[in-house]
Amino acid sequence: MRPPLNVREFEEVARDRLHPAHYDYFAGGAGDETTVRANEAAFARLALLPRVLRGAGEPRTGVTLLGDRAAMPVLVAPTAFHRLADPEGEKATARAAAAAGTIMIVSMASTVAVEDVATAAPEATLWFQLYVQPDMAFTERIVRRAEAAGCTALVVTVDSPGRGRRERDLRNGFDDLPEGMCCENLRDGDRVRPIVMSPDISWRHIDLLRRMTELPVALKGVVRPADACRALDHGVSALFVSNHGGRQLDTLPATADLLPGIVAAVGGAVPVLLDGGVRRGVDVVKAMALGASAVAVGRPVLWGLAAEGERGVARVLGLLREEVERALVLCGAASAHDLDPELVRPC
Ligand SMILES: Cc1cc2nc3c(=O)[nH]c(=O)nc-3n(C[C@H](O)[C@H](O)[C@H](O)COP(=O)(O)O)c2cc1C
Ligand SMILES: CC(C)CC(=O)C(=O)O
Repeated sequence: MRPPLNVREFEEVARDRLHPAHYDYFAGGAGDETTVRANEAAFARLALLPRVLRGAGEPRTGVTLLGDRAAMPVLVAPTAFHRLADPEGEKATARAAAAAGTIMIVSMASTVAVEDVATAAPEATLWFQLYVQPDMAFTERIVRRAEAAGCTALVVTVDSPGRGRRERDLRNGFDDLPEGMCCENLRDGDRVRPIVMSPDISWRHIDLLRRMTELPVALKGVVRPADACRALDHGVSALFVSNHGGRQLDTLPATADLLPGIVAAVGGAVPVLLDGGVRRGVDVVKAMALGASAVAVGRPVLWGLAAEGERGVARVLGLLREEVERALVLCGAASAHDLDPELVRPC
């Protein structure tokens, strides 16, 4: 069989290899999946207007985020349950991220403990994604584990005061991990706690977290400019414009459409990242032209992992990097920083 040439082809291979209920869990979203589709469609609606004769030379794709260097402006978004895609699970993903020189955000709902992810990929730069648990003593134990494992930032997901209704999962009866797998970061003594998505979590908890740890705290899931400004008042170090890949509240706008408003509100005070619908290098360039400091990819990494394990993730990240480089060259840009909103226009 011909090797997949792009993220979409990786998805086809992954779909063939995965249990249908697991494919649906990865691919699906909330409600009518309006937002899932909108994320990709928004990038397709933006056209690129390259500059000519710039003599820009070979492009540089590296970025520095919260003090960590990444060789490309594409991070691994936090996604749950990697062992559904490959027996090595998050260990394979972390090794591939390290090989690609990028940052992996380990999900709190990973099926390999964060300590074991770090041990398996000592070269990897890991950030840890957290759902603040209402039991703050338990939250603190998780934070301490992430710190001790060497994670260098906390990414707090704030779009989940409850669970999105995912009808594919309901139809498939997919409501738990198979025997022998669990959310290893939720172990607490001799039990594994369920993840609580609580409507009681508020800005007060962000203040508590900031006092709890020296790690920089990023918020993932901010979609309103006013909330972005509020986040700055609470000492947050970075923001992710994210609608959770359309998996929480359906009918949120596409992240590419939300990005300019958040970038304007933040005014360069902290890095703004975007996730949702990034499938091509040109999508990365469009997001960065609109002011993102970097992007993160969720499903593309899962497609690589399901298709070919660690090698598949490395291939997906490598393809995206090559596509970003090519897009920068063709836009006449010397680096990902050499982009501005005039490069894109609605089509
Ligand atoms: C299967 C799956 C599991 C996810 N698990 C988490 C998670 O544990 N924590 C989190 O903050 N976001 C989670 N997300 C959301 C991603 O971090 C990210 O926002 C989203 O996937 C970006 O969209 P994309 O898949 O189009 O790249 C998950 C997404 C998928 C597809
Ligand atoms: C286990 C879930 C909490 C992971 C998640 O955030 C998701 O499936 O979108």
